[in-house]
Amino acid sequence: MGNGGVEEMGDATKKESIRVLAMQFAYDPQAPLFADFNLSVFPGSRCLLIGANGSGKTTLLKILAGKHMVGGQEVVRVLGRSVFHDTQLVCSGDLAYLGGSWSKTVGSAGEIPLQGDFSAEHMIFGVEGADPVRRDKLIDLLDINLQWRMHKVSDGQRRRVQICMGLLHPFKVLLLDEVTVDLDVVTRLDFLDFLKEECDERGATIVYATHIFDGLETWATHLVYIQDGELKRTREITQVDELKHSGNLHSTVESWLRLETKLEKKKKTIPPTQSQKTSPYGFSPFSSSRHMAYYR
Ligand SMILES: Nc1ncnc2c1ncn2[C@@H]1O[C@H](COP(=O)(O)OP(=O)(O)OP(=O)(O)O)[C@@H](O)[C@H]1O
Repeated sequence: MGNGGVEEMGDATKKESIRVLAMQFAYDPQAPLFADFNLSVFPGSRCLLIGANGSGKTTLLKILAGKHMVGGQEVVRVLGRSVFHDTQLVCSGDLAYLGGSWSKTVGSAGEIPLQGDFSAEHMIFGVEGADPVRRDKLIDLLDINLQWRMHKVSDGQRRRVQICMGLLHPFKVLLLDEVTVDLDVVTRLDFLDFLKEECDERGATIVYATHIFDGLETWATHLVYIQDGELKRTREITQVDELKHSGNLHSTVESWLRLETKLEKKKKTIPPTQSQKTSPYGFSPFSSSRHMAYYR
């Protein structure tokens, strides 16, 4: 923590895997989602990204994955590189993003649909440059039947193939957006163990946005809690007081969200000042196109 207002996650003696500095981003220039967002994440960290619906988790992960452009690219760096411009980061497999959609960007091949009449084998073995040992390990771990036809499998089975394809290359940074929601309990826990190993043994970095906290107390190294695009809490998980007392991440997050709702309700009952009427964020709305959203 600290360092000129930049929130730091992990071993600060190492070079950051992710650095976000004074980031601004707006879907709507009149209501910026991120106004001055700072975050540093170091190798080996497993950060849980937590927040209410609409708080900005997916948007942040997409920005970190280079899918949204933000003003001044020097402020969002992954592995020291500008994510939006440096497409090699994703193509090389160093930066992996697994999100909610049923498609996965695989190198320069673009978006490959996971619902066509293809076999799981065709999909998985179609990813070039994969290490066969790692591939076999993932197929085994995710209990994938290579004969599955992608247009006939269940959501959970399709998700397993998506995860397998996304992890075939030994990523350095992995961004996960609620991808375990369709997995059965055993597959989810085995998958989380695999990811833990990747961080402990290779120094990989993971940022994982989720609303499901089962088993994550001992998995995560850090918590990053955001509210309406604002970073509210960043802590090593062992330093979270509420968690020390309850030992339960679910109830800890529940208490934060309930407090947030309460404060929001309270705020709505107080009449806004003149400056707040001009801008809900207390500063001029962004007018420059530099702050507008660009999508991939
Ligand atoms: N493409 C878009 N265009 C305009 N506004 C958007 C777009 N995507 C998201 N938003 C808005 O940005 C805010 C943050 O959305 P985001 O999806 O990042 O939240 P989230 O924390 O991931 O939510 P959830 O927990 O529901 O997945 C929300 O208010 C949402 O309405």
